[in-house]
Amino acid sequence: MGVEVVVEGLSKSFGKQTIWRDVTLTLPPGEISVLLGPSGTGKSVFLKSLVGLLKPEYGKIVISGTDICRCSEHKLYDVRKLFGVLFQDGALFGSMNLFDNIAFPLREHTRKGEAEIRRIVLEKMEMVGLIGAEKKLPGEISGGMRKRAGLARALVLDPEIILFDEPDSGLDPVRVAYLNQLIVDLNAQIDATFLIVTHDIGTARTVPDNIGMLFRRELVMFGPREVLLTSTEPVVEQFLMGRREGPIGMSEEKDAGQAAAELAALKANGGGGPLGGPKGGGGTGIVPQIEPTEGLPIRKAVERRKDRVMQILHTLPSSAQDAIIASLTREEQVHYGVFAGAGAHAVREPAVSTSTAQLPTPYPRAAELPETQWQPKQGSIVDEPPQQPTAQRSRRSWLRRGGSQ
Ligand SMILES: Nc1ncnc2c1ncn2[C@@H]1O[C@H](COP(=O)(O)OP(=O)(O)OP(=O)(O)O)[C@@H](O)[C@H]1O
Repeated sequence: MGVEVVVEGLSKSFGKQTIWRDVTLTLPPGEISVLLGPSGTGKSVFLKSLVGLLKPEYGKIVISGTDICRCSEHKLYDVRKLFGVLFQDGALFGSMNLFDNIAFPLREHTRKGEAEIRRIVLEKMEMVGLIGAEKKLPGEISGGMRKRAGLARALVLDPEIILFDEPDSGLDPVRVAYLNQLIVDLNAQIDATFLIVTHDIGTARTVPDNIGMLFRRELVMFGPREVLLTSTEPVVEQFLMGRREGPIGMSEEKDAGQAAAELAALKANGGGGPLGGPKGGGGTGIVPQIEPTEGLPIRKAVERRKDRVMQILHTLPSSAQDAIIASLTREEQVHYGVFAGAGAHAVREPAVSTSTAQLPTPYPRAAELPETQWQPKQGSIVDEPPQQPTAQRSRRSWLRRGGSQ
């Protein structure tokens, strides 16, 4: 199973430019999470911070018990071995064929012999559907194949965490659909922790277990997919609908007055469809998650996530609660003691007391569960100044951490 990544109070600046501050979230082990956000909000900076390529000034990133923001270079080197990274363009060496590109980390970082390297490289090339292309140079293949080669290379050291920086960029919608299926299939096979940065709303709606969003130098949300997909926060709705009207402007954020006026006009017109049209399967609301291809193992993370999310259900907005409960089978609803349509109020004691043998394992630290229901910010993001008081930020920190401590 992949490892948990705990990010606490993380802040990063370049000189006087704050990229983001006080980012707190937990990537649950083995689950797929997506990070959204308008261009320039620091998603790539966040990925680079997770692998220790950039050093945030404040906060922690704890992976397998090590805070990589404070550890020695030697320890950081060890932690980095847990990661596989798929860079935007695949980051392949142009003069090496695909086999040698994919073998590169094994030759650099292990003492394996060539026979073993060949076995591993061919296994990973098969996983990403590239068998037969070993001798091709990166310049001789399509963008989609280059991404898959980059993915095979990210897999050769058997990573426990895989970071994907815009895996869908530059691909046509059909290739994006194949790549998304491949990501889900890989997760089912290796059960590693995945974090995907993407602008593709179709990907965000159908692939992840959790979704987060960066905007105005902070993490607006992070939590189970149902929270963001049912959110009525203007910035989230605008992003998911691919609309011009809303707080996000051409250069990240608009004047608050202008954004509020646009949204009011949109509402007056009956809510309004997206003037520009949603890109990449845009829209709000829950759509089914992609499942692994038939014949592959089930995603173990999905089962673990069910237990995890049911433990924090009462802290989530009611629209997300309803969507989560509706996604359960009748048997699961009985098991968890919830009923469709009744929201958190339907969570009843028997979920805990009927049979301790049925308790999720490991049983969450009940004493640490939040007592209050999740609260979105008062008012909308449109009305808020870029800097938020700490108290308001910490109210949502439970959700951003994905409900864990
Ligand atoms: N090494 C660096 N030195 C100085 N500024 C940097 C550095 N790396 C990134 N930045 C700045 O950080 C900001 C965020 O960049 P980043 O690439 O992380 O955004 P992003 O959200 O990934 O954007 P996009 O969606 O367009 O890829 C940008 O203003 C960028 O210029």
